[in-house]
Amino acid sequence: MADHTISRRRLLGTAGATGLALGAAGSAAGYAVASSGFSDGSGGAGAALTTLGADEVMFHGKHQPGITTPVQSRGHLVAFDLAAGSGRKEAAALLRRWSTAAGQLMAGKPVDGAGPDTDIARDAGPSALTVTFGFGHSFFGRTGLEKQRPAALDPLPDFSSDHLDKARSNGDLWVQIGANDPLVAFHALRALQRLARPAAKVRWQMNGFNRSPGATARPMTTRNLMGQIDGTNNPQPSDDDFNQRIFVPGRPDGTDGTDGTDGTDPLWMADGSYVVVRRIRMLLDDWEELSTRAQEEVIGRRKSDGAPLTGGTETTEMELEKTGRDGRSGRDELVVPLNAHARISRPDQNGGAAMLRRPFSYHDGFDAKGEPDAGLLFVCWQANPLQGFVPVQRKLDRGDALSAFIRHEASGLFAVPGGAAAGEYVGQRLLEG
Ligand SMILES: C=CC1=C(C)c2cc3[nH]c(cc4nc(cc5[nH]c(cc1n2)c(C)c5CCC(=O)O)C(CCC(=O)O)=C4C)c(C)c3C=C
Ligand SMILES: [Fe+2]
Repeated sequence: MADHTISRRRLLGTAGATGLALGAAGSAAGYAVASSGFSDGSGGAGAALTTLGADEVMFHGKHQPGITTPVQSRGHLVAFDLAAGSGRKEAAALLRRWSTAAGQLMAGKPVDGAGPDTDIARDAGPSALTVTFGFGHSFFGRTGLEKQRPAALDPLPDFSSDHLDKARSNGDLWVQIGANDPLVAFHALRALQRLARPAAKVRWQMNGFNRSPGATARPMTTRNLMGQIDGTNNPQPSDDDFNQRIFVPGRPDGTDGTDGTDGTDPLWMADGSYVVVRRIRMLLDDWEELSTRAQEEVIGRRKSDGAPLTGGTETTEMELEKTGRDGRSGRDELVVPLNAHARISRPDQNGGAAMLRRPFSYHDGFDAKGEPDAGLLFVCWQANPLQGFVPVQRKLDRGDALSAFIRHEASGLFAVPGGAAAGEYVGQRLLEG
């Protein structure tokens, strides 16, 4: 599939490019002026719209966009709470408005329904914009839909290292926006926030980023703010068990009303996924005091190329039992320490637990002590958080060498339903079921 190839070439670092199409003229033309350079007509240095700006991801499909889509360079994560007096009817109308707008925005078109378009994204193509919607635990009580609340949305357990800010955690509704252009991303954010009125208002918002496509000489897995290559051992859509690990099973073909799930999920979650969002601050002043070798031992991988400390390249399998002479103790020690992050987070160390990590870095300035308020907006996807994030985080909480250098400051768990078919809105099967 041609679309697939183009997107993969541009953006490694996360799973495949389901639903990404090369937009070129077509749908993007409605809004973007196909400019080949500067406004004086001189051509300038590049013709962005023919490359990055033209990437279009489909809104309608089996799964919502923004899960297996390659991670974009700009991200906004936003939680909304329903306003007093808003219930199921208002929530259904909101999800309908949001879905219509998301389809228009992702096609690079102006949005109807929230007054005149703001023009923030004018001249730009879709830029691989994705909009993803989810429901939090509290949504179901507010809308009288408690019976439809999935057991998998039960609150996450407390972890001993948590320093969570409740005001920046959870929420009735969650929206993830990603794009390869910051103006396109902000345009979508503003449109969706305006369309939320008067039914819902913003509870919290976090802004993130990743490396810009084309910044490196060859496509590479992205780096985080600790300087590590991050995302190497993500499940891949080509893995036999990828769908089973990441998505709730779909309805069996040709039947209506039969539960195609394994019995733990309501039907409206067919083809959906659960997302765990953690704002994880990096204690960069402490981290940057470590030698490169010490930093590598914390993770178990080389900083330069992401290869395991046991050798090879980024994709070489880690040799968990390999020992070598330790320079300090003079004894034979495991090359990848027992508490190395990349050792203890592996599925084979956690009863098979796996998740698709799709994070953004963040930086919100410097605090009063002059330390960066920066880190990772850790976003991970799984068919069931009890077989993904929870067991792995329990293990990390008990003895991850990385723990001394990070702090979990906010947390959210949301049920993200399957994608909307053409003419449908996201969550329709829940809200009108
Ligand atoms: C509970 C899940 C996880 C949290 C929280 C987490 C935080 C976190 N991780 C890094 C950096 C790296 N993580 C890497 C691998 C890795 N991490 C998790 C899970 C959590 N990480 C998993 C499941 C894995 C893959 C393990 C495997 O199967 O090999 C790596 C190595 C490269 C890679 O595979 O991506 C790095 C680097 C940071 C900085 C961080 C919190 C800020
Ligand atoms: Fe990790």
